[in-house]
Amino acid sequence: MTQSVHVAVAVVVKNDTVLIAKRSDNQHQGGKWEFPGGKVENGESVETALQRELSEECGIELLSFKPLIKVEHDYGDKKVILDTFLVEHHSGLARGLEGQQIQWVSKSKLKDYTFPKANQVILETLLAIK
Ligand SMILES: Nc1nc2c([nH]c(=O)n2[C@H]2C[C@H](O)[C@@H](COP(=O)(O)OP(=O)(O)OP(=O)(O)O)O2)c(=O)[nH]1
Ligand SMILES: [Mg+2]
Repeated sequence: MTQSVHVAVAVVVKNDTVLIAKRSDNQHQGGKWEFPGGKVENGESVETALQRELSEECGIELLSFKPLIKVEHDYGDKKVILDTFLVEHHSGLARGLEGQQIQWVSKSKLKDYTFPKANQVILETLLAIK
């Protein structure tokens, strides 16, 4: 049995928009849009991983966040646990620091973007709040 990869994922909201980023073609689930985040390292808390990844990938600092949903998904070639947080306050101007495209998209437009399968539940949960 292969172990699941624990991933810290941030749904960063600003007014009615959400921050998304495009995965590069050579990554797992490449070419799809994602919520920024990445793997929790050994000995690291998920909260620390969340803050680190958002700083590394997008150059923003998270000022407040709360758990949104934890999703387990088996892609066949990889099993992931997406530990997803809702980020309502951040500082800094988001940029794609790893060369990735980023976009602020209104919630109603999220359906026009292709996300990895595991994101379906996250998207439904997000659209169900307020
Ligand atoms: N960040 C993120 N990862 C997602 C989402 N949906 C989804 O299935 N994943 C999967 C894809 C990957 O298998 C895994 C995240 O790994 P990653 O490649 O972003 O990890 P990382 O940032 O630490 O990258 P690296 O150091 O391996 O390059 O979770 C999502 O919305 N955001
Ligand atoms: Mg990542």
